Amino acid sequence: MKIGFIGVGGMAQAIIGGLLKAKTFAPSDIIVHSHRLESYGPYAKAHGLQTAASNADVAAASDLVVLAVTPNVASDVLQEIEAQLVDGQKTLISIVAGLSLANMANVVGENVPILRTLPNVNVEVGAGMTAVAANAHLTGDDLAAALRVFNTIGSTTTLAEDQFGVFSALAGSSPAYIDFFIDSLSRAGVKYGLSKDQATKIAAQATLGSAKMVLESDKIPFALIDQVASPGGSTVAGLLAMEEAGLMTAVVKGIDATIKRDAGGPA
Ligand SMILES: NC(=O)C1=CN([C@@H]2O[C@H](COP(=O)(O)OP(=O)(O)OC[C@H]3O[C@@H](n4cnc5c(N)ncnc54)[C@H](OP(=O)(O)O)[C@@H]3O)[C@@H](O)[C@H]2O)C=CC1
Ligand SMILES: O=C(O)[C@@H]1CCC=N1
Repeated sequence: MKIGFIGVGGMAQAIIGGLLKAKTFAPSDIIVHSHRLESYGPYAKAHGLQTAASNADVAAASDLVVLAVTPNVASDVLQEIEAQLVDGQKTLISIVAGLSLANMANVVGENVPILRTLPNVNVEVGAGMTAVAANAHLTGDDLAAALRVFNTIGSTTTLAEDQFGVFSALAGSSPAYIDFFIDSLSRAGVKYGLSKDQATKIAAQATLGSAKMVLESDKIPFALIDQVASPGGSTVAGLLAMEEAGLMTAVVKGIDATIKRDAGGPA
């Protein structure tokens, strides 16, 4: 089975990195092409991937065709590969935020099996969170093959398309927000004399462990907060100071802005 990537930017490289680490595909079964040879050529060489001379050549050589370009060029790129997809023998996988199954089918044809996905950057370390929605033509072994791509590099969840906007904010964009939180925690450590490197490792491990506790214990986050905040102790003092500065409101406002922009609102 061959997988081809059209667009080899940050997100495609995160997926490819995860797939190589998980050994889901051999490097020689991964084909790439993007806008500029100077951008995808050295990357392909460094990882032993195949290159194709055009977007259409990627589609011709692949069983799974991953659309990983920016949203503004997605429609033009789909037109370039329509002839390779129209007979319905290959599966189109899109990672493009905001691009619906119907819009893709309008360009490549109604019979093409399509998986709309929204992965997050954590696929690179096998800890991704990916939303998936398949069209009616993607079934059986073909659906399993497309889902396997994302199941081997993290968790997947099937989602109605009208929920992709909120998912994109909560899982697609949130690694940036969580990294912002980790950096803030680390900077506070630096304020009190820790080195940035040590403070970042401490903050990141505390974040990782807290996420594991939420996922693996049967407690909701508020119960875990209570478990940490000893009566009359330091944690409750910190929590109240953070809330006075509006932590929860700041997070929800950030998600509001993310969803608004994803839906086509102004930057
Ligand atoms: N970053 C993230 O965390 C996430 C991103 N996404 C989605 O992934 C997609 C890619 O995002 P991201 O990787 O961040 O963006 P990047 O800007 O890093 O990558 C965009 C890629 O598209 C390529 N490209 C542009 N025009 C063309 C074209 N005409 N033909 C072929 N390739 C082209 C670029 O090529 P070149 O470099 O050669 O110019 C580049 O490789 C977006 O649609 C985004 O919505 C989804 C979930 C998470
Ligand atoms: O910033 C973006 O537009 C994309 C969508 C989700 C994560 N990155």
